[in-house]
Amino acid sequence: MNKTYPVAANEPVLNYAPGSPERESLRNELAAQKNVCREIPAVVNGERVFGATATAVRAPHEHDRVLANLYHADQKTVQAAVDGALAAQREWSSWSLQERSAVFLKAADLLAGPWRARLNAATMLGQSKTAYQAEIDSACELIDFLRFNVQFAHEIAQMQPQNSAGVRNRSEYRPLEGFVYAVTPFNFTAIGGNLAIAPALMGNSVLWKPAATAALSNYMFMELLEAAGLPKGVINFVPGDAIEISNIALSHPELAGVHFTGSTAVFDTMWSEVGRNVARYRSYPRLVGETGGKDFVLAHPSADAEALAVGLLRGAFEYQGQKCSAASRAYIPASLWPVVKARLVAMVDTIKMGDVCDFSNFMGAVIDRRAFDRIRGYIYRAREDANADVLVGGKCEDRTGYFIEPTVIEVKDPRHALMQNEIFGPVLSVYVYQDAEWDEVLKLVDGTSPYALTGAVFATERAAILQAQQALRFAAGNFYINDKPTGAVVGQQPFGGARRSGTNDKAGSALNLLRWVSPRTVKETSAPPTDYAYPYMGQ
Ligand SMILES: NC(=O)c1ccc[n+]([C@@H]2O[C@H](COP(=O)([O-])OP(=O)(O)OC[C@H]3O[C@@H](n4cnc5c(N)ncnc54)[C@H](O)[C@@H]3O)[C@@H](O)[C@H]2O)c1
Ligand SMILES: N[C@@H](CCC=O)C(=O)O
Repeated sequence: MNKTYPVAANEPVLNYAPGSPERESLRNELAAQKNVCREIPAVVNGERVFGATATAVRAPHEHDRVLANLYHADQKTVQAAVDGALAAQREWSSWSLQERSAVFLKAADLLAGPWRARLNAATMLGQSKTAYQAEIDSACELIDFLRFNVQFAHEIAQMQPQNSAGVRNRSEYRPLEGFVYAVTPFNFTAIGGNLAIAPALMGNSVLWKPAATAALSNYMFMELLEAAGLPKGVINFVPGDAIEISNIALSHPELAGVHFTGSTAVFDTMWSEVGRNVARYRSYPRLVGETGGKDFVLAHPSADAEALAVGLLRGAFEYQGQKCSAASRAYIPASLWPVVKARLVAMVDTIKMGDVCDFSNFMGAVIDRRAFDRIRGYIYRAREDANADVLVGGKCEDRTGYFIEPTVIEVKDPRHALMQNEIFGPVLSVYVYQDAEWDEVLKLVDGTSPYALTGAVFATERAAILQAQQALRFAAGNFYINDKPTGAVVGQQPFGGARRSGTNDKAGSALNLLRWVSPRTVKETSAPPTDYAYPYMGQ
């Protein structure tokens, strides 16, 4: 059947192999961007506002290299951004979904074309992603968000109630009244962009507070949206002091929603703040937050050892383990462990880490000094711990960049802090269980960490897969069978988790978009009754 709206397809991932045109254009962009220090202002109502305070945005793998000066939005600027968003929403929300969609579809085309290398280079330099990790994030996932959101928004618009004789009903998918506050993490350019564009597509206006460490790519995406024709004030870009900006946004009577991705601790503070202010708001704000994870890989004795070792390596160490989905606790049966351990350690030993502009590297640096100190702390404590054995990696080096070797630690206590806390770095903790303890280990996986974001089971026996699926039903919002727990694709694996991992509103799906509408039901009667009496009242 021909649809009356664009049906999305996933953007193909380019491979950047030697000699490919994409490799050459990315290299040219990297060379150009590397040597320029950009000035990044707030964007309020389309105007550039350079605050009095600025912080340096540095390349994590080369921390002396300043890529940009990021100007903080002060209180007056944030207030102006809220006012601008509220004013812009009046016209923007009167545009049809088709017209609003046209802006985001054009943005997708620009990003798939001339802006692709630009945004990928900014993500590589600013967030220390390799070419491949940037491509799956700032190109493909962001393009997919732009295109799939449009398809899903149209599908929502088609969800209409039934009619009856003489009665016509319809659902009108109004935006929320007020502005949406989008607070975004450093680790995915696509997530930063999506948290702002998803509410905007549904007719809302947005205050976007980016993470300072992702400001280079995030600001470039803001410029891309402007180039695609996004009207002024619909999305307002306000970098700066998170607490100061949040104090203004979260206490504003017109706060209509919070679209957050980041740590559980920060979302907790925002939720509490909204609770404290609840009587102030015109409407109950929608709270959407995707937060931390302590993602598991569980192997059954029937697992394919080779696939398991590769899944562990890629799941734990791609993008330096700085994915909320990263494999960070593994449960391996004693019968498989010798071969898996040998294979894993041997492969990890070959991993090259360094400047992401050198395409032979598999890993870059962790995002900043704070992350480096936190992750190093875990590793150094493990070295001193009789209950933990560092099998490979463990070196931390911060002379030129924030480099932490991919590290595998075997723990004796399955409830060790290394099996419970989100470390958010290249550290994989492994607990080896006795094969006969499979039933107990299922309970252990389910009950060890407060998070429930992603998880994987490796097994070839179907009965074991089935048992794991049932026992771990609530342990992960994204569950993988014989695959690593990272790399969800928009439209294929809608992403999000519950428990302390968030509200599980599935980014890049209709479920998420539904949080940004306030439906109005309209009933129209052709022949309204002219007598109040009902037939049963007759004599
Ligand atoms: N579940 C998911 O889909 C998902 C996706 C990506 C990242 N994450 C999580 O994000 C975290 C890593 O990202 P991060 O380091 O950028 O997270 P973070 O919580 O430190 O920061 C996220 C955003 O919140 C802002 N912020 C910090 N303190 C704040 C405060 N007190 N009030 C309001 N805003 C504040 C930051 O400036 C940033 O913009 C990890 O916990 C990871 O698991 C989750
Ligand atoms: N959606 C990404 C993770 C996002 C969090 O960092 C994945 O599936 O790996």
